[in-house]
Amino acid sequence: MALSFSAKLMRGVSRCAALVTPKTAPTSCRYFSSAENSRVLVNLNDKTGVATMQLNRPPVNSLNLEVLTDMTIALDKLQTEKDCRGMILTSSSPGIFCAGLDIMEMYNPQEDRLREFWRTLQELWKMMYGSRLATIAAINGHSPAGGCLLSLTCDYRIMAQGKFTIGLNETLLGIVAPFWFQDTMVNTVGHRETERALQLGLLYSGENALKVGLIDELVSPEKVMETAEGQMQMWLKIPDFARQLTKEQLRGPTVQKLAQHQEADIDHFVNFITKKAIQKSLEMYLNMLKQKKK
Ligand SMILES: CCCCCCCCC/C=C/C(=O)SCCNC(=O)CCNC(=O)[C@H](O)C(C)(C)COP(=O)(O)OP(=O)(O)OC[C@H]1O[C@@H](n2cnc3c(N)ncnc32)[C@H](O)[C@@H]1OP(=O)(O)O
Repeated sequence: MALSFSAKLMRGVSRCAALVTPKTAPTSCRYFSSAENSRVLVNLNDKTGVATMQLNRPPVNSLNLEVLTDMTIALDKLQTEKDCRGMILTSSSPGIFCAGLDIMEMYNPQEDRLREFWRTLQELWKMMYGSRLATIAAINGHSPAGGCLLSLTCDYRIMAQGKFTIGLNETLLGIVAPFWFQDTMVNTVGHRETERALQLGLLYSGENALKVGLIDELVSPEKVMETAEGQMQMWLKIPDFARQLTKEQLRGPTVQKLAQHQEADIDHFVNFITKKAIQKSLEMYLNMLKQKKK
């Protein structure tokens, strides 16, 4: 029998909770998921109350169903830890924060898996955008499409200087960023900039992202984590309830909007992605990615 999303979450949480602390861990640091082959690496520093979640799916941290599920389970677990107050989201592969959704999930898909994939992304987005934790994205590399979306769900974004780009570039693939991707962008950079960025599929350099407010700071790659940790201390100086209620007031209506239209959004996504013309566009984009190497 297929398990409901929440049943799967519960099953995963108990599995996560049983993970052990490796011998090398500082005593104040609990590792929820530390095996080298884990798709997300999560640890919680009990002294500071700050968790770090690292995407760990080489080569480009693209988000498939399993990564999205693992992230959702890990975040749920962190949020139920009463001493956890903040989370830094980053990547274990400097140079690539996240290449966005795994295009292979959308190319020649099986409908059941495609539905589950989209529902899991919706759930993760709702949890991240409405998280009670203070969240900071330490964007240590490229961050297109779904990677940009993930960072936009955080409260603050710090990006590494260099040749890296960030943006909602869906139109370049011949697909369309759904309304809740758009809402997240509008809430961050405003309506006019979102109109321009999303229609053109703009991938911003760090400098341009900083100019339009898509990121909050641009620092040298080796300073990204330490800047994130410093910034987190400022967010944690604010009483949690006041910060959380303020966030809820500002972001709640956007989260509710998706919650109210979630099933229709899944149907719309499946209908759209399985169209012949869209499949063709995805095929061309995948070929273009492969050609780039030659
Ligand atoms: C109306 C509303 C309805 C709903 C409408 C539907 C809405 C859908 C919303 C979609 C959101 C998305 O996130 S769509 C995903 C958008 N993502 C992107 O455009 C990023 C594409 N990737 C890149 O640009 C680059 O890979 C980049 C991340 C910069 C890293 O460059 P590098 O040179 O380091 O690495 P590459 O050689 O390019 O990539 C290494 C390998 O990973 C693969 N790869 C790279 N990105 C990948 C990805 N996202 N998914 C799968 N595979 C990927 C490459 O093909 C290579 O495979 P091999 O050749 O086999 O080794």
